[in-house]
Amino acid sequence: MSLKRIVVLISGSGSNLQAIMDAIQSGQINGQIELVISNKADAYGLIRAKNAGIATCVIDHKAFDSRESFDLAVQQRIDTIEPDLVILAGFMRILSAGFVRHYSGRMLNIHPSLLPKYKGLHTHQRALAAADKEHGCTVHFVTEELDGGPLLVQAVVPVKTDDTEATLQARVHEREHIAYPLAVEWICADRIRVCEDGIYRDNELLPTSGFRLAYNEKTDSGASDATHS
Ligand SMILES: Nc1nc2c(c(=O)[nH]1)N[C@@H](CN(C=O)c1ccc(C(=O)N[C@@H](CCC(=O)O)C(=O)O)cc1)CN2
Ligand SMILES: NCC(=O)N[C@@H]1O[C@H](COP(=O)([O-])[O-])[C@@H](O)[C@H]1O
Repeated sequence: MSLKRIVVLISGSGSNLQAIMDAIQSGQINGQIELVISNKADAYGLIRAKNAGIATCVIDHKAFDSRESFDLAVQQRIDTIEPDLVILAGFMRILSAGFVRHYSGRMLNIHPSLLPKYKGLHTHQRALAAADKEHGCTVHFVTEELDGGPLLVQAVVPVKTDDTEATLQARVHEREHIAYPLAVEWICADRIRVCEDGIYRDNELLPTSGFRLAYNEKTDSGASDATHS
């Protein structure tokens, strides 16, 4: 099976980018990151990519007079790569309808909550404020509706009584670094199909909440809870 061509969009630290890079390096993911694009020039994820010899590009959204013109510039750069998969990894811009349609069915995002709870921003703060007993992250296909696309993988973490936003975020982050590579592994192995009635992994219809990883559960690919800070 030929390597899938991957483009990753970031805005910040890039720990999820690093987790996917590491999973490619270990042979878990049958893919190759061809380009990393950031809308922030100071994103540490750019350093991670450069250290790994991956091409990078900064497209500053503030340099454009509309969301659509920024999105078109990003799309035109992505399409020079002809990717099989576009991965949002901490990319902090809402994407316009045209951009999302252009990559329909081949664009993923990781969101720091158990969707459909807490779409948008400040998810850990909201979970703590609600005194939730559990929280987590979700890997989903990107659609025009913000954080509303089909759910592929969810990882659950407990919320502890003495949790702060930082401790909860760190616990979720660790599970993101398991969940995202797992989702990308399955897509790059052509095991995932998005159909009218839901998402199939092989011939198994996944729950509408996606494949659920319990806390500290090892993945079926045997990946450990490696950290990718
Ligand atoms: N059309 C879509 N665009 C994006 C999706 C999506 O599902 N559909 N996922 C987001 C990722 N995301 C949460 O997971 C998210 C990112 C950014 C924002 C947001 O409010 N951004 C503001 C700017 C915030 C900032 O610059 O700090 C904005 O774009 O005006 C909400 C949710 C990626 N895009
Ligand atoms: N709404 C989007 C959002 O908040 N995404 C979150 O940004 C962080 C990026 O971390 P990273 O840059 O270290 O991968 C991740 O925790 C991801 O869930």
